[in-house]
Amino acid sequence: MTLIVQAKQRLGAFSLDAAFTSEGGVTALFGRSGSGKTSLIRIIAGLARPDEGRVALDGETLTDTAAGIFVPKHRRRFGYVFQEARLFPHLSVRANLTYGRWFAPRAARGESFDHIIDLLGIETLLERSPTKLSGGERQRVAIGRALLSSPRLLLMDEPLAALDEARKAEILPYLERLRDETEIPIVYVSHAIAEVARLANQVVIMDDGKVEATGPAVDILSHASAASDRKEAGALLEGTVESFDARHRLSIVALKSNRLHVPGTALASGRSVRIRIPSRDVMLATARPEGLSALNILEGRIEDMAPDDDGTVEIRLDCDGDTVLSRITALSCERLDLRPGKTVFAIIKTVALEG
Ligand SMILES: Nc1ncnc2c1ncn2[C@@H]1O[C@H](COP(=O)(O)OP(=O)(O)OP(=O)(O)O)[C@@H](O)[C@H]1O
Repeated sequence: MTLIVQAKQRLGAFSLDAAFTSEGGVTALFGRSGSGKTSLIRIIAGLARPDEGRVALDGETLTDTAAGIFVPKHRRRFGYVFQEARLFPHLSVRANLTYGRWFAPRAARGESFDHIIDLLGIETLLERSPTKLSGGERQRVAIGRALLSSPRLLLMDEPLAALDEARKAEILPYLERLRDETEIPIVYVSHAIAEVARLANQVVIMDDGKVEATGPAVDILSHASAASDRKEAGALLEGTVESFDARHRLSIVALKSNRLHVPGTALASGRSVRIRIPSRDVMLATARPEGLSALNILEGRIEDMAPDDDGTVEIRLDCDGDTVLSRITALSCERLDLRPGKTVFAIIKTVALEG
């Protein structure tokens, strides 16, 4: 699967000029409010025509302003999931789901009804009215409806933004299953870094209508500038669960060269996980500390130091192939005489498992 997107569009005072290519999986369009994510997804969907640009999926041109091509939205066979589930209140969940099927060409009906119901865990909701569902349940039904139209591409615009944290946590595993168990490529708009860190294979960072950076999620999200909110900045690492220490409720996760102790639920050995280490939760020491409660202390070399105007410095460490970010004060930097190339020890206070 290859999706090519190039678009220029003027919208009042705002100007969009963005391009990216996706090779499948989940591609997240990530950026602060007003950066142009929705405008770009609308162009991909065929809901808007760019002033100049091209959209092509697997060699089929859907929009090409130079060649005068514009395939209308309903002929693109894309599924669309919005922030608010737009279900028909007078129809049952089942009828809402099968409604999506009407748009699927018979030959293209790939995923079976039963498989999708199972994938999204909505079997027990089928005879209910959408008005009697929670926000998370409604959104799962909306995703099911989009999937049943056998989309070639699923476009999701902030599908979790209207939900509270508990509902988000409830729905995220279903989105992961969607990513892992179907072949449908997904373009996913979000401004929540935790969501993107958990789901995305590829990230396109948008800022003021432009693509600021694009690449594999693990590379892109480990740059401080990826976080629109500094509090959220941190490194994203991929690892494999080695074992679970039941007595202390800790998973041992192997990274490229290091091992981390991750508190929380039991995870199956061999499972791939993503781990996020917020940079504000990483302290640095110039000698290996002893007598500390922190379980995770990694040795690394300072690769880069980026001072900010608020008196803090974002420091990037290479811990034998595993990248860790730390944000400390400029004063601490001076006192420890930190500079690129120096060996330090990163004391990691929290390690969050992203699933
Ligand atoms: N039809 C329009 N006319 C004029 N300005 C527009 C129009 N549509 C969008 N804009 C402006 O374009 C900018 C980008 O909007 P867009 O909705 O694409 O951003 P976004 O990144 O999706 O933001 P959010 O996360 O808040 O949804 C905003 O400044 C918006 O006000």
